[in-house]
Amino acid sequence: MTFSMEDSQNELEDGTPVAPAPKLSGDHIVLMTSSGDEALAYSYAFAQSVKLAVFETIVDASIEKAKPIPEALAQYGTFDMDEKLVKMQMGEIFVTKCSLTLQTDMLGTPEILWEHDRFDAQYEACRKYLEVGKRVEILDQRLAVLNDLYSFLQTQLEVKHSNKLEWIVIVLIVIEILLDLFHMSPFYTQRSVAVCALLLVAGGTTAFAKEFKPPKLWLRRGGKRLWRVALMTLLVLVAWRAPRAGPLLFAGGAGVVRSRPGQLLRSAPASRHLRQSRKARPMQQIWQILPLRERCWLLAGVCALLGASSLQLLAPPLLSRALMAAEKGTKVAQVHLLALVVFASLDDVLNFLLRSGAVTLFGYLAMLRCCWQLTLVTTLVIALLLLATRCYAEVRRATTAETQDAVAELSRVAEESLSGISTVRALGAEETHGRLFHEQNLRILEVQKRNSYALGAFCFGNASLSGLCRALGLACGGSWALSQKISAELLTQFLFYLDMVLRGAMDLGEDWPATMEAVGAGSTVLETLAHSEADGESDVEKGRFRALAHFTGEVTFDRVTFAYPMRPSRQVLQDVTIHCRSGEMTALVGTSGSGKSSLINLIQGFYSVQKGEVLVDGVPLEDLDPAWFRDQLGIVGQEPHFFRGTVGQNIAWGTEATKEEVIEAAKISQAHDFIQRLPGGYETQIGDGKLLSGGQRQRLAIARAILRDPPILVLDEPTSALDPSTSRLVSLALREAQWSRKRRQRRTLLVIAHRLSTVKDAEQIVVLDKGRVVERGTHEELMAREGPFWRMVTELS
Ligand SMILES: Nc1ncnc2c1ncn2[C@@H]1O[C@H](COP(=O)(O)OP(=O)(O)OP(=O)(O)O)[C@@H](O)[C@H]1O
Repeated sequence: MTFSMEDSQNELEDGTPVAPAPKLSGDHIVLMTSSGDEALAYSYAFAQSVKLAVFETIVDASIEKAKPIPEALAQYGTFDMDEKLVKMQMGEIFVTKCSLTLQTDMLGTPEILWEHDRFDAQYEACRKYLEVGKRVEILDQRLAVLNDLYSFLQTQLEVKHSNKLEWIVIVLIVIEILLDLFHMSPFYTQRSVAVCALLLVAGGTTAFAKEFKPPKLWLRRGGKRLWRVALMTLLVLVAWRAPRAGPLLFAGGAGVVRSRPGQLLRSAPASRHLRQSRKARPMQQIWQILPLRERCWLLAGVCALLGASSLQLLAPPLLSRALMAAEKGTKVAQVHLLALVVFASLDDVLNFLLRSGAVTLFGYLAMLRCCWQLTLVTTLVIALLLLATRCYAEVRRATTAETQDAVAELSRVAEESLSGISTVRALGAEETHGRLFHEQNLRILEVQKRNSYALGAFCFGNASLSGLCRALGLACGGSWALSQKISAELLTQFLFYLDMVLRGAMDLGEDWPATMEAVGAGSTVLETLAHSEADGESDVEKGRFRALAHFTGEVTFDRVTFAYPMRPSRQVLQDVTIHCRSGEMTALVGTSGSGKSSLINLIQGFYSVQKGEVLVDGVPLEDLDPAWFRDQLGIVGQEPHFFRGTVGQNIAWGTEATKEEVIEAAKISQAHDFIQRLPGGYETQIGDGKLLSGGQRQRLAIARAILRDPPILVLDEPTSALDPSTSRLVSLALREAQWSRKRRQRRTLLVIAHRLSTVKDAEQIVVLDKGRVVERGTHEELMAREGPFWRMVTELS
């Protein structure tokens, strides 16, 4: 391939010869130029290509390494990879992603070419020859593939881990039951128990062999794990049907010790029960011999497991609801943060409620059934224990809230100091900021100290009360046993249950604060979600919100009085009435702080008015479907925000617009010419837009807004002075933007105007002062009146 720069000159105008045109031929690149800038343009293009090659090699290597995974998946539907290897792969992909994300900025147009665009053609031609654009695209796609793989691996790892845990729990439970069964067999001579146990093991093993496959993405196919839940339920049933508990057997043992071994089968309640159950069917026999203690723990464990399963099934929809709410523009950060708190603690909550709660409750019931008199004696101390737990939970909750506040304040102070470090230095305020930071740290320390004292007191109280309770049970029960009021078996059994209840109560104490935190956060998340639903579709469906079929774009502020929620006592708008007619331009002018932006905030529905109404086509704003109304409204702010991407992408952001439509919008907004002069035209990367001037940014934002073709366009002009020609261009852009080509009618324009050139075109100028409308009319009318507007204009000129 050969090409030469056609626009390169071989001699200057005065006839001085210059170096021949640079040539890129096959693998040989001939660059002969006497111009330093031109050489620089080529160097940049080559440097980019080299950089790109480095990234390509890294990504190639990563893809090569990760290749066996999709291949194994395609062939076997699964892959076998140990956890360490998966983690290493994840780490590698992450490092690649980091280095690419951090360095790809270098692939943007070099800054020098923004200033000297004479060698754009050479730069672009060289880039084209080196296929930089195409390669970046391919690199992007490969990265996306790697990214997908990365997420996939992560999910796999999590699922594998949770699967492993579940299996461990299941196996432990089965072992525990089997051990109990075999432990029982000497007392229970019939072979059927052993046979049943063997049958159970055989059945379980068959099910295991049949169903167990290497980890699947069960979150996506939750049904597949149903059999495991069924197995757990079966185990619960087995445990649940056990009529008498381990303590009975334990007590039976005590009975044997007390009497003679030969009497065991006759005297111990357990053996009596077993004798009865000889006549029962094998399955019933198994149920009957399982001890109650195991039944309680099993039930609690399985409940927790089921809870965890439901949590995992629940989490994705909850998360997607949170994200949907975020998309709808609700309190994103709050929902997100709180959702994280809930997800982090929900597992604990379910465990807590199902495990500790169940153990305490069932244990207490068993105590009552065993000996209600002894239960009454110990209940008072148990109640004290629960009360202490409750008090500690309250203290923990208060200190947690206080710690969160203090940490938030600490972060705010740190963030403010760091982001404004130059101002801090310029003002010599390092010491003040240091002191503020130190004070916040001390506040956290204080709260933590209080927390530690409370914990110490709680642990002491807890241990003492537990000891007291046991001592009371033993003393009372022991004396009753000695006086033959109750049997030794019964006492042993009772003490066993008491221990269970005390342990359950202590667990409650440990888990309660986290539960309260999660419940609090969860209710806020659900409230916010409910509120966001009330804002959106559900209410549209219910018919509360309306979407207008024939929308003209008329906006009316009808006797609006408004104060910000943060400062309810200060009315920033007082009895303001403005009628923005459909297809007309209304300019809001006034001194700083007169309430112009507040009116724009109201039309966007950010706040509710205290008095009066904001009407759109005669319908109160709050009756309109917010999502629908947002589509009817285009906003161009003072400092428009741009996303990382090209000029074209930024104009078309959020739409499916074609290139032609993008160019047309840019032409209307007077942006086309300057875009074409940019190094890469519409393909120029603009980062966050900082490389563009204020006027250029404003025109791009207007292009972006008119591409969405909203019937109402709101523009907050930049206050910073634009030079006269740019100012003229922005005004022109605005005038052009008023006409909707698609709908063949004019839009309603609402402009906060700072320049005379904008105001002149307006059909209506509204002058605000201290939150009140002091004047309104056309430019000529207001100038003729020589009132506040006239004074403003003469002051400006
Ligand atoms: N979020 C807020 N909370 C409380 N008060 C606010 C808030 N935003 C603005 N204000 C107050 O409301 C008043 C009107 O402010 P607004 O921003 O509407 O004025 P403006 O006319 O747009 O000013 P400018 O031309 O300087 O942007 C001001 O006194 C301001 O301090």
